[in-house]
Amino acid sequence: MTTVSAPGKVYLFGEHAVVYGEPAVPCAIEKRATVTAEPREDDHVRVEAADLSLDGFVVEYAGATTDRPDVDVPQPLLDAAMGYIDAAVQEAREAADAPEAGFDITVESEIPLGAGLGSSAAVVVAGIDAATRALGEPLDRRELADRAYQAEFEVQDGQASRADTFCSTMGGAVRVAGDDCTELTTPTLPFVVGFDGGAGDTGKLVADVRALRDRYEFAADTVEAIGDIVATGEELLREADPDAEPSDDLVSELGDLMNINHGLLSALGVSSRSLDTMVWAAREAGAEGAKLTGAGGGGCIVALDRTEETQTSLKYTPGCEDSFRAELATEGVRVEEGEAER
Ligand SMILES: Nc1ncnc2c1ncn2[C@@H]1O[C@H](COP(=O)(O)OP(=O)(O)OP(=O)(O)O)[C@@H](O)[C@H]1O
Ligand SMILES: C[C@@](O)(CCO)CC(=O)[O-]
Ligand SMILES: [Mg+2]
Repeated sequence: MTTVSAPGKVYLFGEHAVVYGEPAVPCAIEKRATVTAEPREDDHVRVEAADLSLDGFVVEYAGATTDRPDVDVPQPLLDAAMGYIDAAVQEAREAADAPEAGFDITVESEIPLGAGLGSSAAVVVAGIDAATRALGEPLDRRELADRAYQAEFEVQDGQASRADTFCSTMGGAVRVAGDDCTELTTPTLPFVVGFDGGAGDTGKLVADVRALRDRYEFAADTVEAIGDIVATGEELLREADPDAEPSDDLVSELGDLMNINHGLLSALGVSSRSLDTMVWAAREAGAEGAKLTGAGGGGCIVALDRTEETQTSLKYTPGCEDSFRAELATEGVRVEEGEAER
């Protein structure tokens, strides 16, 4: 039996634009998805996804993923339980050259689903790592990140970048532009997250932005402008001392860039009333900057604030269901139980 965890993430900036080759800087946060994989005698996959309904549920199905299991849960939930995990299992089988391998899989996650904190990437990264390890074929981190990206790409019908999966695998702050993925050093930034309790559909939101971008040149320019924001922010991070507290100037400038980034994402149609409300609540409480994070449509915002003000204000903001400080997860994918060698 092997248990592996992988972190979720917030975007300091660059989501959506990263899908078209612009750079993005996601940062891993200490909210993890944990996947346990135990090889089976047969080629079945049994998935226990405890977080997908109030009581969780269990599905078991034969090796061919086209066979739908006969269980009494709504189809969307079933698809949700199976989609990413299925893709992770397929990648693991392929990587280990074991097409018939069966598994008992358990998923537990602290990351809200579809909320912009990269739950899908964390589940896929932890899933592939747990399953390949369970087969005695651990992958190095670059290959793991690559396979996790392929899995997301497939499930999201081609609407995915390498950003979420690379960040979840490596931990810390990373820079992703097309196929170019690098780790960044960054001082510890004072992230605060607000969550509206809702979710967005990443595949659909990305497709909507793509349609706008294809239709209007100024929408394509907006995507490029997001890339310019990232390039400016990246430079600030590179100049900062990663071991020192971030200076007031740095936090303030990063905050300004986040504010502009949010405005442009909003222009591209991926914000929502509740995300905008939380962004304004954070700014009015004194946050240095605030923006939606991830695909948008609903879910989470991320703000920069060293004080407790933003978190307190979000707590009393109608439409905000939860707010918390998000610590940078310096460690990416991590073996919790089982052989840790890579
Ligand atoms: N704990 C979990 N158990 C099983 N599947 C999960 C779990 N968490 C996430 N998933 C899968 O990931 C899907 C959500 O992925 P999606 O990309 O839409 O959102 P996200 O990754 O949370 O946010 P974003 O991509 O915007 O950062 C869920 O519908 C489900 O299929
Ligand atoms: C919207 C998007 O840029 C981020 C989702 O967390 C999609 C992706 O990069 O795969
Ligand atoms: Mg996702």
